Amino acid sequence: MSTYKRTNTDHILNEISWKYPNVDEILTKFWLNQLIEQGIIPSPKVKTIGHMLRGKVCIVTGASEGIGEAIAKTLAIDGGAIVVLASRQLQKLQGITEYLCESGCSKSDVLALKCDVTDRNNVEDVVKTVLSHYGKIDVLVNCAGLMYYTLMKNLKVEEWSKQIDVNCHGTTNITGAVLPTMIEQKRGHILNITSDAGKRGFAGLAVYSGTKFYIEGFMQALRQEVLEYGIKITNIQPGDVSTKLASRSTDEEARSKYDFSNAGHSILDPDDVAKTVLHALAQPHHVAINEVLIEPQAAPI
Ligand SMILES: NC(=O)C1=CN([C@@H]2O[C@H](COP(=O)(O)OP(=O)(O)OC[C@H]3O[C@@H](n4cnc5c(N)ncnc54)[C@H](OP(=O)(O)O)[C@@H]3O)[C@@H](O)[C@H]2O)C=CC1
Ligand SMILES: CC(=O)[C@H](N)C(=O)O
Repeated sequence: MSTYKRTNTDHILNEISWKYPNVDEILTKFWLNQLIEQGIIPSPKVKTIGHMLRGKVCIVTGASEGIGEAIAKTLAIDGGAIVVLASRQLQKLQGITEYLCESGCSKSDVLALKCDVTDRNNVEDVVKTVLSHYGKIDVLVNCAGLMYYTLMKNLKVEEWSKQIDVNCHGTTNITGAVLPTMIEQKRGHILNITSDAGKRGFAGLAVYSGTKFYIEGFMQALRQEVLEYGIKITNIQPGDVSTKLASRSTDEEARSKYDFSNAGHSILDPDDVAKTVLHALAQPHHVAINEVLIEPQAAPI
């Protein structure tokens, strides 16, 4: 369980604002503090962040491994959220479901759905299934992604396309699919695992960096479009994280020249990113963590 603790009234406010979206949070906070000061209601006890996402329906794409798997587990176990695991490898998702149930999550609070984000019909079916199960979507975590180290001169055209398909089209497809629901709800949170390569182009990762710049630009614009509906957009921008992502590259020249993740310094663990995600999602409604650049201490951009 998370060791992160809060000692103030934020968790109460958070629950009130999710139940009553039109409530004025500053006024509510004022009255809450008045009632506590006058001893009319007891001061809230130290409460773990574990209660912060209770009842919230969170779809996590790319949940079958790596960072997405860590996020799904953290949101379910530490956050107490209802988690929808979405990616192509259904068997792996079912294994994670079993793990979550063995860890104390209720069976009805975990749903594994086969989802290829590049397939718009599939993505729309996933959203329909989630709505038929739970009737709402509070959070979408866009984590599905591909990265291939390639030198442009080596013309790995298939790897260019796959990255653009999953990272750009995929993110756009599922974001578009959940938006009507979030707009109707007048509430929602879309959180993207972009990259520090969405802030600075990396040699050997020209196409990948381009796809992450796309997500950054797309989401910056979308944030402006949807703020009137109470929807938040967060971009988490990790540096090197210990997963199998880079190992899928076939361009050895590019990888040996530019992949510094094995250079000897400590890199991030998927759980480091997952904790940051939980922190961003657990904020009260008036607080928007719009972006977080999280990198290994030894390797800033
Ligand atoms: N590792 C790192 O250093 C960093 C990673 N990131 C980003 O984090 C995200 C996750 O990467 P990471 O966990 O490292 O990589 P992994 O290779 O471990 O996981 C990638 C995930 O993406 C899913 N995925 C791939 N294609 C699709 C698709 N078409 N539809 C649905 N899901 C898909 C895979 O699921 P399945 O095969 O089941 O479909 C898998 O769960 C990516 O967006 C990546 O760019 C950002 C910064 C640093
Ligand atoms: C290029 C990076 O820093 C990062 N490892 C990523 O996979 O996005």
